[in-house]
Amino acid sequence: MTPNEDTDTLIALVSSQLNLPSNIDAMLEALVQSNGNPQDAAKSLNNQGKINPKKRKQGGGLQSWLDKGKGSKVARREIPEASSSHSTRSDASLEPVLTDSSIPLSPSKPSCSSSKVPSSNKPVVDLMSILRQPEPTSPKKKPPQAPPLTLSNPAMIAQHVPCTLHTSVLPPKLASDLFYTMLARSKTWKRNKWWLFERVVESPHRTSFFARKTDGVSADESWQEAAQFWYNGRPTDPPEVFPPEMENACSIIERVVSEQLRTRQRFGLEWGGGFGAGNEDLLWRANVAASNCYEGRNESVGWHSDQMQYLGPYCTIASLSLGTRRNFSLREVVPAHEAETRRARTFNIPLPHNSLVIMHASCQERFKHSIPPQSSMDVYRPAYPPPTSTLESDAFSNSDSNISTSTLIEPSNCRINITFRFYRPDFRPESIPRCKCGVPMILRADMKQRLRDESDLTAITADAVTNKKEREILRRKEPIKDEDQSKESEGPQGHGSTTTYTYVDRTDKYWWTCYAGAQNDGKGCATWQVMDFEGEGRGPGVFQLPGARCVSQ
Ligand SMILES: O=C(O)CCC(=O)C(=O)O
Ligand SMILES: [Fe+2]
Repeated sequence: MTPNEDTDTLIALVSSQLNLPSNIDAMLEALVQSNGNPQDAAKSLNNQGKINPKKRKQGGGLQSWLDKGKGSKVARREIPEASSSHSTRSDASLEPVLTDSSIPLSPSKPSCSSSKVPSSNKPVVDLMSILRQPEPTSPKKKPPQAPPLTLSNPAMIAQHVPCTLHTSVLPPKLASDLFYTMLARSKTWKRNKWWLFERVVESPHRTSFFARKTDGVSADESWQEAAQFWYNGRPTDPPEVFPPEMENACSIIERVVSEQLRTRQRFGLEWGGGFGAGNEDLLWRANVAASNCYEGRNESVGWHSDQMQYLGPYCTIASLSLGTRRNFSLREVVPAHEAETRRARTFNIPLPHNSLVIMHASCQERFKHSIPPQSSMDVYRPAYPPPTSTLESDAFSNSDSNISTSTLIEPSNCRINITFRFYRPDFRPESIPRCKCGVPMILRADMKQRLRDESDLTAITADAVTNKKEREILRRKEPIKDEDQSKESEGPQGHGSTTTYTYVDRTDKYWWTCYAGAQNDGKGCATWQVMDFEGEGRGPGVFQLPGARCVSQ
Protein backbone atom coordinates (compact mmCIF):
# COMPACT_ATOMS: atom_id res chain seq x y z
CA MET A 1 0.00 0.00 0.00
CA THR A 2 1.31 3.42 -0.80
CA PRO A 3 0.67 6.96 0.31
CA ASN A 4 -0.57 7.95 -3.10
CA GLU A 5 -3.39 5.54 -3.06
CA ASP A 6 -4.49 6.54 0.40
CA THR A 7 -4.70 10.07 -0.82
CA ASP A 8 -6.82 8.85 -3.69
CA THR A 9 -9.28 7.55 -1.17
CA LEU A 10 -9.33 10.80 0.77
CA ILE A 11 -9.73 12.87 -2.37
CA ALA A 12 -12.53 10.61 -3.56
CA LEU A 13 -14.26 11.00 -0.19
CA VAL A 14 -13.96 14.79 -0.29
CA SER A 15 -15.04 14.94 -3.89
CA SER A 16 -18.13 12.83 -3.23
CA GLN A 17 -19.36 15.42 -0.70
CA LEU A 18 -18.89 18.61 -2.67
CA ASN A 19 -21.79 20.71 -3.86
CA LEU A 20 -19.76 21.84 -6.86
CA PRO A 21 -16.86 20.13 -8.58
CA SER A 22 -13.42 21.06 -7.29
CA ASN A 23 -9.87 20.51 -8.39
CA ILE A 24 -7.27 18.30 -6.80
CA ASP A 25 -5.20 21.13 -5.38
CA ALA A 26 -8.07 22.77 -3.54
CA MET A 27 -9.10 19.41 -2.11
CA LEU A 28 -5.56 18.58 -0.99
CA GLU A 29 -5.23 21.99 0.62
CA ALA A 30 -8.54 21.56 2.43
CA LEU A 31 -7.51 18.07 3.58
CA VAL A 32 -4.29 19.42 5.03
CA GLN A 33 -6.21 22.17 6.85
CA SER A 34 -8.66 19.65 8.25
CA ASN A 35 -6.01 17.21 9.39
CA GLY A 36 -6.90 14.58 6.85
CA ASN A 37 -10.60 14.45 7.68
CA PRO A 38 -12.48 14.32 4.36
CA GLN A 39 -15.79 15.36 5.85
CA ASP A 40 -14.34 18.53 7.38
CA ALA A 41 -12.40 19.25 4.20
CA ALA A 42 -15.56 19.00 2.08
CA LYS A 43 -17.48 21.14 4.54
CA SER A 44 -14.86 23.85 4.49
CA LEU A 45 -14.72 23.85 0.69
CA ASN A 46 -18.50 24.01 0.47
CA ASN A 47 -18.64 26.84 3.05
CA GLN A 48 -15.70 28.94 2.05
CA GLY A 49 -16.57 29.08 -1.63
CA LYS A 50 -13.02 28.09 -2.44
CA ILE A 51 -14.22 26.33 -5.51
CA ASN A 52 -14.39 28.17 -8.73
CA PRO A 53 -16.41 25.94 -11.01
CA LYS A 54 -15.28 27.85 -14.08
CA LYS A 55 -11.77 26.61 -13.50
CA ARG A 56 -12.91 23.04 -13.61
CA LYS A 57 -11.71 21.38 -16.77
CA GLN A 58 -14.38 19.25 -18.37
CA GLY A 59 -13.17 15.79 -19.11
CA GLY A 60 -9.96 16.30 -17.15
CA GLY A 61 -7.09 13.92 -17.48
CA LEU A 62 -3.54 14.14 -18.61
CA GLN A 63 -4.24 14.23 -22.32
CA SER A 64 -6.71 17.11 -22.15
CA TRP A 65 -4.13 19.15 -20.30
CA LEU A 66 -1.39 18.22 -22.73
CA ASP A 67 -3.67 19.16 -25.60
CA LYS A 68 -4.03 22.67 -24.27
CA GLY A 69 -1.46 24.27 -26.52
CA LYS A 70 1.38 25.39 -24.34
CA GLY A 71 1.74 22.05 -22.56
CA SER A 72 1.53 19.86 -25.57
CA LYS A 73 5.17 19.81 -26.54
CA VAL A 74 6.64 19.88 -23.07
CA ALA A 75 6.96 16.54 -21.42
CA ARG A 76 8.51 17.60 -18.15
CA ARG A 77 6.62 19.92 -15.79
CA GLU A 78 6.68 21.08 -12.27
CA ILE A 79 3.63 21.66 -10.18
CA PRO A 80 3.83 24.67 -7.87
CA GLU A 81 4.87 23.87 -4.35
CA ALA A 82 1.64 24.91 -2.68
CA SER A 83 -0.40 22.55 -4.78
CA SER A 84 1.95 19.69 -4.28
CA SER A 85 3.58 19.90 -0.92
CA HIS A 86 2.51 16.29 -0.73
CA SER A 87 3.71 13.86 -3.29
CA THR A 88 0.47 12.14 -2.49
CA ARG A 89 -1.45 12.99 -5.59
CA SER A 90 -4.27 11.04 -7.00
CA ASP A 91 -4.55 8.66 -9.92
CA ALA A 92 -8.24 9.01 -9.86
CA SER A 93 -8.36 12.76 -9.95
CA LEU A 94 -4.96 14.07 -10.77
CA GLU A 95 -5.20 17.10 -12.96
CA PRO A 96 -1.81 18.64 -13.59
CA VAL A 97 -3.12 22.17 -13.03
CA LEU A 98 -0.19 24.53 -13.17
CA THR A 99 -1.80 27.65 -11.84
CA ASP A 100 -5.00 28.27 -10.01
CA SER A 101 -5.51 31.66 -8.45
CA SER A 102 -7.94 30.19 -5.96
CA ILE A 103 -5.00 28.42 -4.30
CA PRO A 104 -2.42 30.43 -2.40
CA LEU A 105 0.94 29.62 -3.91
CA SER A 106 3.91 29.37 -1.65
CA PRO A 107 7.07 31.02 -2.93
CA SER A 108 9.21 28.40 -1.26
CA LYS A 109 11.28 26.04 -3.36
CA PRO A 110 10.88 22.27 -3.34
CA SER A 111 12.55 21.43 -0.12
CA CYS A 112 13.60 17.83 -0.29
CA SER A 113 17.18 16.99 -0.88
CA SER A 114 17.19 13.38 0.05
CA SER A 115 14.80 10.73 1.11
CA LYS A 116 14.88 10.00 4.79
CA VAL A 117 13.18 7.71 7.22
CA PRO A 118 10.19 9.26 8.96
CA SER A 119 11.45 11.00 12.06
CA SER A 120 10.03 9.70 15.28
CA ASN A 121 9.18 12.97 17.00
CA LYS A 122 5.68 12.91 15.56
CA PRO A 123 3.29 10.18 16.62
CA VAL A 124 2.88 7.21 14.33
CA VAL A 125 -0.78 6.61 13.67
CA ASP A 126 -2.66 3.66 12.35
CA LEU A 127 -3.66 4.33 8.77
CA MET A 128 -7.22 3.18 9.35
CA SER A 129 -7.76 5.86 11.96
CA ILE A 130 -7.10 8.50 9.30
CA LEU A 131 -9.25 6.99 6.61
CA ARG A 132 -12.55 7.70 8.34
CA GLN A 133 -15.66 7.20 6.32
CA PRO A 134 -17.81 10.33 6.07
CA GLU A 135 -21.53 10.57 6.76
CA PRO A 136 -23.49 10.74 3.52
CA THR A 137 -24.39 14.44 3.64
CA SER A 138 -24.08 15.67 0.06
CA PRO A 139 -27.23 17.43 -1.09
CA LYS A 140 -26.22 16.83 -4.71
CA LYS A 141 -28.06 14.00 -6.38
CA LYS A 142 -25.63 11.22 -7.12
CA PRO A 143 -26.05 8.28 -9.41
CA PRO A 144 -27.49 5.27 -7.59
CA GLN A 145 -24.97 3.18 -5.69
CA ALA A 146 -25.25 -0.56 -6.13
CA PRO A 147 -24.58 -2.49 -2.91
CA PRO A 148 -21.37 -4.50 -2.55
CA LEU A 149 -21.53 -7.76 -4.43
CA THR A 150 -19.86 -10.98 -3.38
CA LEU A 151 -18.33 -12.76 -6.34
CA SER A 152 -18.67 -16.34 -5.24
CA ASN A 153 -17.69 -18.27 -8.35
CA PRO A 154 -15.22 -17.95 -11.24
CA ALA A 155 -17.90 -16.93 -13.75
CA MET A 156 -19.05 -14.00 -11.59
CA ILE A 157 -15.46 -12.91 -11.07
CA ALA A 158 -14.70 -12.97 -14.78
CA GLN A 159 -17.87 -10.98 -15.46
CA HIS A 160 -17.12 -8.09 -13.10
CA VAL A 161 -13.38 -7.70 -12.60
CA PRO A 162 -10.16 -8.32 -14.59
CA CYS A 163 -9.24 -11.19 -12.25
CA THR A 164 -9.48 -14.95 -12.14
CA LEU A 165 -9.73 -17.17 -9.06
CA HIS A 166 -8.09 -20.59 -8.88
CA THR A 167 -8.90 -22.68 -5.84
CA SER A 168 -6.73 -25.53 -4.47
CA VAL A 169 -3.94 -24.29 -6.68
CA LEU A 170 -1.04 -26.03 -4.90
CA PRO A 171 -0.73 -29.64 -3.73
CA PRO A 172 -2.25 -29.51 -0.19
CA LYS A 173 0.96 -30.50 1.62
CA LEU A 174 2.98 -27.85 -0.20
CA ALA A 175 0.36 -25.19 0.62
CA SER A 176 0.49 -26.19 4.28
CA ASP A 177 4.31 -26.23 4.42
CA LEU A 178 4.48 -22.85 2.73
CA PHE A 179 1.96 -21.43 5.20
CA TYR A 180 4.04 -22.59 8.19
CA THR A 181 7.29 -21.39 6.62
CA MET A 182 5.97 -17.91 5.95
CA LEU A 183 4.19 -17.71 9.29
CA ALA A 184 7.48 -18.44 11.05
CA ARG A 185 9.30 -15.82 8.98
CA SER A 186 6.57 -13.24 9.39
CA LYS A 187 7.55 -12.66 13.02
CA THR A 188 10.38 -10.44 11.77
CA TRP A 189 8.50 -8.68 8.98
CA LYS A 190 7.90 -4.94 9.24
CA ARG A 191 4.95 -2.65 9.15
CA ASN A 192 5.23 -0.19 6.31
CA LYS A 193 5.53 3.47 7.35
CA TRP A 194 5.21 6.65 5.33
CA TRP A 195 4.17 10.27 5.52
CA LEU A 196 0.58 11.24 4.95
CA PHE A 197 -0.76 14.68 5.77
CA GLU A 198 2.01 15.65 8.15
CA ARG A 199 1.84 12.42 10.06
CA VAL A 200 3.62 9.12 9.82
CA VAL A 201 1.13 6.38 9.15
CA GLU A 202 1.71 2.71 9.63
CA SER A 203 0.18 -0.13 7.64
CA PRO A 204 -2.10 -2.37 9.68
CA HIS A 205 -0.26 -5.57 8.68
CA ARG A 206 3.32 -6.86 8.40
CA THR A 207 5.11 -7.25 5.09
CA SER A 208 8.32 -8.46 3.46
CA PHE A 209 9.92 -8.44 0.01
CA PHE A 210 11.53 -11.42 -1.74
CA ALA A 211 13.77 -11.77 -4.78
CA ARG A 212 14.12 -15.02 -6.66
CA LYS A 213 17.51 -16.66 -6.73
CA THR A 214 17.21 -17.69 -10.36
CA ASP A 215 17.51 -15.18 -13.23
CA GLY A 216 20.34 -13.39 -11.49
CA VAL A 217 17.84 -11.20 -9.72
CA SER A 218 19.22 -11.45 -6.22
CA ALA A 219 22.79 -11.20 -7.49
CA ASP A 220 22.04 -7.85 -9.04
CA GLU A 221 22.46 -5.01 -6.59
CA SER A 222 20.07 -2.79 -8.44
CA TRP A 223 17.22 -4.89 -7.10
CA GLN A 224 18.03 -3.63 -3.64
CA GLU A 225 16.54 -0.33 -4.75
CA ALA A 226 13.43 -2.15 -5.90
CA ALA A 227 13.13 -3.82 -2.50
CA GLN A 228 13.45 -0.46 -0.81
CA PHE A 229 10.56 0.78 -2.87
CA TRP A 230 8.36 -1.86 -1.37
CA TYR A 231 8.85 -0.02 1.91
CA ASN A 232 7.94 3.33 0.38
CA GLY A 233 11.56 4.29 -0.04
CA ARG A 234 12.73 3.43 3.47
CA PRO A 235 16.21 1.96 3.70
CA THR A 236 15.83 -1.75 4.15
CA ASP A 237 17.76 -5.00 4.37
CA PRO A 238 18.42 -6.90 1.12
CA PRO A 239 15.36 -8.77 -0.12
CA GLU A 240 14.81 -12.25 1.28
CA VAL A 241 15.52 -15.10 -1.13
CA PHE A 242 12.58 -17.38 -2.03
CA PRO A 243 12.60 -20.29 0.43
CA PRO A 244 12.35 -23.74 -1.24
CA GLU A 245 8.58 -24.10 -0.67
CA MET A 246 7.98 -20.71 -2.24
CA GLU A 247 10.18 -21.64 -5.19
CA ASN A 248 8.10 -24.80 -5.75
CA ALA A 249 4.85 -22.89 -5.44
CA CYS A 250 6.11 -20.25 -7.85
CA SER A 251 6.88 -22.83 -10.57
CA ILE A 252 3.34 -24.19 -10.32
CA ILE A 253 1.80 -20.74 -10.31
CA GLU A 254 3.78 -19.63 -13.36
CA ARG A 255 2.12 -22.42 -15.34
CA VAL A 256 -1.35 -21.54 -14.10
CA VAL A 257 -0.84 -17.88 -15.00
CA SER A 258 0.69 -18.65 -18.41
CA GLU A 259 -2.24 -20.92 -19.25
CA GLN A 260 -4.65 -18.13 -18.33
CA LEU A 261 -2.79 -15.58 -20.40
CA ARG A 262 -3.19 -17.72 -23.49
CA THR A 263 -6.95 -17.30 -23.19
CA ARG A 264 -6.97 -13.55 -22.63
CA GLN A 265 -6.89 -10.49 -24.76
CA ARG A 266 -3.45 -8.88 -24.44
CA PHE A 267 -2.61 -5.19 -24.18
CA GLY A 268 -0.09 -3.47 -26.41
CA LEU A 269 2.21 -2.31 -23.61
CA GLU A 270 2.34 -5.65 -21.77
CA TRP A 271 5.72 -7.36 -21.64
CA GLY A 272 6.30 -9.10 -24.95
CA GLY A 273 9.86 -10.29 -24.42
CA GLY A 274 10.91 -13.78 -23.51
CA PHE A 275 11.87 -15.37 -20.20
CA GLY A 276 15.13 -17.03 -21.15
CA ALA A 277 16.15 -20.43 -22.38
CA GLY A 278 14.09 -23.29 -21.04
CA ASN A 279 11.06 -21.08 -20.41
CA GLU A 280 9.77 -20.80 -23.98
CA ASP A 281 6.43 -22.28 -22.99
CA LEU A 282 5.79 -19.61 -20.36
CA LEU A 283 3.91 -16.39 -21.04
CA TRP A 284 4.54 -15.10 -17.54
CA ARG A 285 7.21 -15.53 -14.90
CA ALA A 286 7.79 -14.21 -11.40
CA ASN A 287 11.18 -12.89 -10.32
CA VAL A 288 10.12 -11.14 -7.09
CA ALA A 289 7.36 -11.53 -4.52
CA ALA A 290 5.93 -9.50 -1.70
CA SER A 291 4.40 -11.24 1.26
CA ASN A 292 1.93 -9.96 3.82
CA CYS A 293 0.77 -11.36 7.12
CA TYR A 294 -2.63 -10.37 8.52
CA GLU A 295 -3.03 -11.45 12.11
CA GLY A 296 -6.63 -11.48 13.31
CA ARG A 297 -9.70 -10.02 11.68
CA ASN A 298 -8.72 -6.36 12.14
CA GLU A 299 -5.43 -6.41 10.24
CA SER A 300 -5.97 -5.12 6.75
CA VAL A 301 -4.65 -3.24 3.76
CA GLY A 302 -6.49 -0.14 2.54
CA TRP A 303 -7.65 0.71 -0.96
CA HIS A 304 -4.73 0.99 -3.34
CA SER A 305 -3.40 -0.09 -6.70
CA ASP A 306 0.07 -1.55 -6.89
CA GLN A 307 3.06 0.58 -7.82
CA MET A 308 3.98 -0.06 -11.42
CA GLN A 309 7.45 1.48 -11.77
CA TYR A 310 9.18 -1.91 -12.08
CA LEU A 311 6.15 -3.93 -13.21
CA GLY A 312 5.45 -1.68 -16.18
CA PRO A 313 2.03 -1.05 -17.73
CA TYR A 314 -0.65 -3.74 -17.82
CA CYS A 315 1.13 -6.04 -15.42
CA THR A 316 -0.11 -9.41 -14.22
CA ILE A 317 0.14 -10.15 -10.48
CA ALA A 318 -0.52 -13.60 -9.02
CA SER A 319 -1.70 -13.43 -5.41
CA LEU A 320 -1.66 -16.58 -3.28
CA SER A 321 -3.71 -16.88 -0.07
CA LEU A 322 -2.77 -19.22 2.75
CA GLY A 323 -4.39 -19.62 6.17
CA THR A 324 -7.55 -17.90 7.29
CA ARG A 325 -10.13 -16.98 4.68
CA ARG A 326 -10.40 -13.24 4.11
CA ASN A 327 -12.28 -11.08 1.65
CA PHE A 328 -10.41 -9.45 -1.20
CA SER A 329 -12.24 -6.29 -2.29
CA LEU A 330 -12.05 -4.55 -5.64
CA ARG A 331 -13.53 -1.24 -6.70
CA GLU A 332 -13.28 0.39 -10.08
CA VAL A 333 -11.98 3.93 -10.45
CA VAL A 334 -14.75 5.45 -12.52
CA PRO A 335 -13.43 7.66 -15.34
CA ALA A 336 -14.22 11.35 -14.92
CA HIS A 337 -16.58 11.55 -17.85
CA GLU A 338 -18.76 8.86 -16.33
CA ALA A 339 -18.70 10.09 -12.75
CA GLU A 340 -22.09 11.73 -13.01
CA THR A 341 -23.81 8.73 -14.51
CA ARG A 342 -22.49 5.80 -12.54
CA ARG A 343 -20.72 4.98 -9.31
CA ALA A 344 -18.21 2.30 -8.62
CA ARG A 345 -19.44 -0.86 -6.99
CA THR A 346 -17.43 -2.80 -4.45
CA PHE A 347 -16.87 -6.45 -5.29
CA ASN A 348 -15.79 -8.92 -2.61
CA ILE A 349 -14.04 -12.18 -3.40
CA PRO A 350 -13.71 -14.61 -0.48
CA LEU A 351 -10.22 -16.12 -0.60
CA PRO A 352 -9.88 -19.53 1.05
CA HIS A 353 -6.61 -21.19 2.01
CA ASN A 354 -4.63 -22.30 -1.06
CA SER A 355 -6.42 -20.06 -3.55
CA LEU A 356 -4.83 -17.88 -6.19
CA VAL A 357 -6.24 -14.62 -7.49
CA ILE A 358 -4.65 -13.43 -10.69
CA MET A 359 -4.92 -9.68 -11.10
CA HIS A 360 -4.76 -9.50 -14.86
CA ALA A 361 -3.56 -6.69 -17.11
CA SER A 362 -5.60 -3.49 -16.57
CA CYS A 363 -6.50 -4.36 -12.97
CA GLN A 364 -3.96 -1.89 -11.53
CA GLU A 365 -4.95 0.74 -14.09
CA ARG A 366 -8.70 0.49 -13.57
CA PHE A 367 -9.33 -0.88 -10.09
CA LYS A 368 -8.24 -0.42 -6.51
CA HIS A 369 -8.06 -3.39 -4.20
CA SER A 370 -8.01 -3.92 -0.45
CA ILE A 371 -8.25 -6.48 2.34
CA PRO A 372 -10.80 -4.87 4.65
CA PRO A 373 -11.08 -5.54 8.38
CA GLN A 374 -13.84 -8.03 9.12
CA SER A 375 -16.41 -8.20 11.91
CA SER A 376 -15.82 -11.93 12.26
CA MET A 377 -13.45 -14.50 10.87
CA ASP A 378 -13.10 -18.29 10.93
CA VAL A 379 -9.81 -19.62 12.22
CA TYR A 380 -7.75 -21.78 9.89
CA ARG A 381 -7.21 -25.39 10.94
CA PRO A 382 -4.15 -26.79 9.13
CA ALA A 383 -4.50 -30.31 7.80
CA TYR A 384 -0.82 -31.14 8.43
CA PRO A 385 1.69 -30.55 11.20
CA PRO A 386 4.43 -27.96 10.62
CA PRO A 387 7.45 -29.21 8.65
CA THR A 388 10.48 -29.88 10.82
CA SER A 389 12.34 -26.92 9.28
CA THR A 390 9.92 -24.50 10.93
CA LEU A 391 9.91 -26.26 14.28
CA GLU A 392 13.29 -24.74 15.09
CA SER A 393 11.95 -21.26 14.65
CA ASP A 394 10.69 -19.10 17.50
CA ALA A 395 7.21 -19.13 16.04
CA PHE A 396 6.71 -22.72 17.14
CA SER A 397 8.96 -22.81 20.17
CA ASN A 398 7.43 -24.52 23.11
CA SER A 399 8.72 -24.95 26.61
CA ASP A 400 8.02 -28.67 26.31
CA SER A 401 10.94 -29.78 24.17
CA ASN A 402 9.57 -33.32 23.82
CA ILE A 403 6.41 -32.15 22.17
CA SER A 404 5.41 -34.30 19.19
CA THR A 405 4.76 -32.61 15.88
CA SER A 406 1.19 -33.88 15.65
CA THR A 407 0.21 -31.95 18.75
CA LEU A 408 1.48 -28.78 17.08
CA ILE A 409 -1.41 -28.60 14.63
CA GLU A 410 -3.02 -25.53 16.08
CA PRO A 411 -5.73 -23.32 14.66
CA SER A 412 -4.39 -20.03 13.35
CA ASN A 413 -5.93 -16.58 13.01
CA CYS A 414 -3.33 -15.52 10.43
CA ARG A 415 -3.59 -15.08 6.70
CA ILE A 416 -0.42 -15.18 4.65
CA ASN A 417 -0.55 -13.56 1.24
CA ILE A 418 2.18 -13.88 -1.37
CA THR A 419 1.98 -11.71 -4.47
CA PHE A 420 4.24 -13.09 -7.20
CA ARG A 421 5.37 -10.39 -9.59
CA PHE A 422 7.46 -9.96 -12.71
CA TYR A 423 9.77 -6.98 -12.54
CA ARG A 424 10.37 -6.18 -16.18
CA PRO A 425 13.90 -5.97 -17.55
CA ASP A 426 12.90 -2.84 -19.48
CA PHE A 427 11.86 -1.17 -16.20
CA ARG A 428 15.06 -2.02 -14.34
CA PRO A 429 15.85 0.25 -11.39
CA GLU A 430 18.62 2.08 -13.26
CA SER A 431 16.16 2.97 -16.04
CA ILE A 432 13.69 4.69 -13.73
CA PRO A 433 13.86 8.49 -14.11
CA ARG A 434 14.65 10.49 -10.99
CA CYS A 435 12.95 13.62 -9.82
CA LYS A 436 14.72 16.76 -8.58
CA CYS A 437 14.96 15.22 -5.13
CA GLY A 438 17.16 12.53 -6.70
CA VAL A 439 14.62 9.85 -5.87
CA PRO A 440 13.30 7.35 -8.46
CA MET A 441 9.85 8.41 -9.62
CA ILE A 442 6.74 6.26 -9.58
CA LEU A 443 4.71 5.32 -12.63
CA ARG A 444 1.06 6.26 -12.64
CA ALA A 445 -1.74 5.57 -15.08
CA ASP A 446 -4.06 8.33 -16.20
CA MET A 447 -7.21 6.67 -15.00
CA LYS A 448 -9.39 9.66 -15.87
CA GLN A 449 -8.61 9.46 -19.52
CA ARG A 450 -10.09 6.03 -20.03
CA LEU A 451 -12.44 6.26 -22.94
CA ARG A 452 -14.66 3.27 -22.58
CA ASP A 453 -15.68 0.83 -19.99
CA GLU A 454 -14.94 -2.84 -20.26
CA SER A 455 -18.23 -3.75 -21.91
CA ASP A 456 -17.78 -1.19 -24.69
CA LEU A 457 -14.22 -2.27 -25.15
CA THR A 458 -15.25 -5.88 -25.36
CA ALA A 459 -17.90 -5.16 -27.94
CA ILE A 460 -15.57 -3.09 -30.07
CA THR A 461 -12.80 -5.59 -29.80
CA ALA A 462 -15.01 -8.54 -30.52
CA ASP A 463 -16.26 -6.91 -33.70
CA ALA A 464 -12.78 -6.30 -34.91
CA VAL A 465 -11.39 -9.70 -34.13
CA THR A 466 -11.51 -12.12 -36.99
CA ASN A 467 -10.45 -15.23 -35.13
CA LYS A 468 -13.65 -17.01 -34.17
CA LYS A 469 -12.24 -18.52 -31.01
CA GLU A 470 -11.03 -15.19 -29.72
CA ARG A 471 -14.34 -13.57 -30.47
CA GLU A 472 -16.01 -16.18 -28.36
CA ILE A 473 -13.57 -15.60 -25.51
CA LEU A 474 -14.18 -11.88 -25.60
CA ARG A 475 -17.92 -12.20 -25.69
CA ARG A 476 -18.15 -14.60 -22.83
CA LYS A 477 -15.42 -12.83 -20.92
CA GLU A 478 -14.61 -16.15 -19.36
CA PRO A 479 -11.42 -18.09 -19.62
CA ILE A 480 -11.78 -20.73 -22.29
CA LYS A 481 -9.40 -23.57 -22.78
CA ASP A 482 -7.84 -22.77 -26.10
CA GLU A 483 -6.58 -25.74 -28.03
CA ASP A 484 -6.15 -24.37 -31.51
CA GLN A 485 -4.93 -20.84 -31.08
CA SER A 486 -2.97 -18.92 -33.59
CA LYS A 487 -2.49 -20.88 -36.62
CA GLU A 488 -2.10 -17.61 -38.39
CA SER A 489 0.88 -15.88 -36.88
CA GLU A 490 4.44 -16.73 -36.18
CA GLY A 491 5.18 -16.87 -32.51
CA PRO A 492 7.43 -14.08 -31.34
CA GLN A 493 10.83 -14.67 -29.88
CA GLY A 494 10.84 -16.32 -26.50
CA HIS A 495 7.22 -15.64 -25.76
CA GLY A 496 5.71 -18.97 -26.70
CA SER A 497 5.59 -20.12 -30.28
CA THR A 498 1.89 -20.87 -30.70
CA THR A 499 0.18 -17.71 -29.55
CA THR A 500 -1.72 -15.19 -31.58
CA TYR A 501 -0.77 -11.69 -30.62
CA THR A 502 -3.81 -9.59 -31.08
CA TYR A 503 -3.89 -6.76 -28.60
CA VAL A 504 -6.08 -3.88 -27.65
CA ASP A 505 -4.63 -0.42 -27.54
CA ARG A 506 -6.60 1.84 -25.27
CA THR A 507 -4.34 4.83 -25.81
CA ASP A 508 -3.84 5.04 -22.08
CA LYS A 509 -1.26 7.48 -20.79
CA TYR A 510 1.23 6.98 -18.01
CA TRP A 511 3.44 9.44 -16.26
CA TRP A 512 6.38 9.43 -13.92
CA THR A 513 5.93 11.46 -10.76
CA CYS A 514 7.93 12.43 -7.69
CA TYR A 515 7.67 10.04 -4.77
CA ALA A 516 10.11 11.57 -2.32
CA GLY A 517 7.45 12.92 0.02
CA ALA A 518 6.58 9.46 1.28
CA GLN A 519 9.76 9.48 3.39
CA ASN A 520 10.55 13.17 3.56
CA ASP A 521 8.03 14.75 5.90
CA GLY A 522 5.53 14.68 3.06
CA LYS A 523 7.66 17.07 1.01
CA GLY A 524 8.45 16.28 -2.60
CA CYS A 525 9.39 18.35 -5.62
CA ALA A 526 6.29 17.31 -7.57
CA THR A 527 8.22 16.89 -10.79
CA TRP A 528 6.50 14.73 -13.32
CA GLN A 529 6.95 13.66 -16.90
CA VAL A 530 4.90 11.69 -19.37
CA MET A 531 6.17 8.19 -19.98
CA ASP A 532 7.42 7.86 -23.55
CA PHE A 533 7.55 4.07 -23.93
CA GLU A 534 9.57 3.93 -27.11
CA GLY A 535 11.52 7.15 -26.50
CA GLU A 536 12.71 5.76 -23.18
CA GLY A 537 13.86 2.62 -24.96
CA ARG A 538 11.38 0.32 -23.27
CA GLY A 539 10.00 -2.90 -24.67
CA PRO A 540 9.42 -5.13 -26.34
CA GLY A 541 5.74 -4.67 -25.60
CA VAL A 542 3.23 -7.08 -27.09
CA PHE A 543 2.48 -4.48 -29.77
CA GLN A 544 6.08 -4.70 -31.01
CA LEU A 545 6.08 -8.44 -31.55
CA PRO A 546 6.26 -9.89 -35.04
CA GLY A 547 2.76 -10.71 -36.24
CA ALA A 548 1.05 -8.70 -33.50
CA ARG A 549 -1.96 -6.74 -34.62
CA CYS A 550 -4.11 -4.19 -32.91
CA VAL A 551 -7.79 -5.02 -32.78
CA SER A 552 -9.32 -1.94 -31.21
CA GLN A 553 -9.46 0.32 -34.24
O1 LIG B 1 -3.29 -9.53 0.86
C1 LIG B 1 -3.71 -9.40 -0.27
O2 LIG B 1 -4.40 -10.25 -0.85
C2 LIG B 1 -3.42 -8.14 -1.05
C3 LIG B 1 -2.05 -7.60 -0.82
C4 LIG B 1 -1.77 -6.42 -1.67
O3 LIG B 1 -2.64 -5.82 -2.22
C5 LIG B 1 -0.40 -5.98 -1.88
O4 LIG B 1 0.52 -6.54 -1.29
O5 LIG B 1 -0.20 -5.06 -2.68
FE1 LIG C 1 -1.85 -4.57 -3.75
